[in-house]
Amino acid sequence: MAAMLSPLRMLLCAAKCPPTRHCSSFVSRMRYVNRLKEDDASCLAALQSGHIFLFHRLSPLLQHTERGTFRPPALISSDVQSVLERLGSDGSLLKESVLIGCSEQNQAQFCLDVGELDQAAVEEVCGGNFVQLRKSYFLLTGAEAPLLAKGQALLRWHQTSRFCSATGQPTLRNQAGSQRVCSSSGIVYYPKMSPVVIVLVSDGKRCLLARQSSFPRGMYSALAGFCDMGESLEETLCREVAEEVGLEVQSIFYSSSQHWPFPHSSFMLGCHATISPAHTQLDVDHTELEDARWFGLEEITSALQVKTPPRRGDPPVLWLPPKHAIANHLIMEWTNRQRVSEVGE
Ligand SMILES: NC(=O)C1=CN([C@@H]2O[C@H](COP(=O)(O)OP(=O)(O)OC[C@H]3O[C@@H](n4cnc5c(N)ncnc54)[C@H](O)[C@@H]3O)[C@@H](O)[C@H]2O)C=CC1
Ligand SMILES: [Mg+2]
Repeated sequence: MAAMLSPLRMLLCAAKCPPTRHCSSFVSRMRYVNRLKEDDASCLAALQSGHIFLFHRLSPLLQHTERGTFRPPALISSDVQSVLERLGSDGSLLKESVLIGCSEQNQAQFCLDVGELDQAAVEEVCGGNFVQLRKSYFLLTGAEAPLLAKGQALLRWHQTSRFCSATGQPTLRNQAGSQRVCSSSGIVYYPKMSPVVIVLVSDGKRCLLARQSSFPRGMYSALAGFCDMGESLEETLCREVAEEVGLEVQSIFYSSSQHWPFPHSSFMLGCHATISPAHTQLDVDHTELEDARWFGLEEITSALQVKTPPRRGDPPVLWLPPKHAIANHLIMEWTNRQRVSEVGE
């Protein structure tokens, strides 16, 4: 999963880069993006030749491909400009684009919300549809989903950060959209994410999954909770497990992390934790969770085979979080480890 590299995999990726006297393309791309964040004129110049992903009221534009899949079209600046002009907007909207990255082909990437234009008209001109991010996220494969999630998160942040919370005066963005500054006090604001710890608890043989009443039918996931101010990852993890299911954690292993756009931007820190097999009795906090249960390897293995969510009237079946979700990644890691240890027994 490209968006979630474990430290070991990160190390392996780094090891693959050939040692050269010049910057690797990764290094030069990262430095390029950083320069665009700091230099408005360079960013504006990059926008003229960059790729733009369109959103309408935070829903990304998707196109059907010939293979029956979906993709977000990366439009070039001049095309977006002519779409805007054709639909009666003056060209200034283009400058509202927010920098989201740089492609492997060294193309600066931006996103732009055209929510002030008629949705159907833009869809017709561009030959696509604006699809809610929650749906888009699961229609897309590969790196496009996290890229759109990042774009939506930044666009949302700009739309909700127009005024300084200290002075009430308007804030002004830099060209890249990586910060906003209060026009009166000079206070600088940066985009925000809420840190969340997500943990797959195991007693050595089984893993612990829970569901909230708002989850889709049959779906169980790993325990998760927002970090309180001042807490470490470990403190949040132990507190959340204690609060939600009444267990005390013995050990913690960090796995990987993920930006999660729903309902707003969370920074998911994924871990595994073990508890003593002698203390597995659950005391579920039913104000937070509808249910929490231990699941063995066999149950998880068959749940991983379920390809469509259970419908109303279907027999109850365990449904696991989708591939893009870090919860799925943690469950896969646990499953692989259990398989290896069962073979070794
Ligand atoms: N990507 C993935 O695989 C998964 C992601 N998640 C995400 O993790 C997040 C946290 O999980 P929960 O069990 O709901 O958290 P939680 O157990 O901390 O409970 C949520 C409650 O925490 C409080 N809270 C404290 N700080 C908050 C903040 N910064 N933003 C919002 N609420 C805050 C609110 O009262 C809220 O109702 C969810 O937003 C969910 O979307 C959850 C499971 C899987
Ligand atoms: Mg929770």
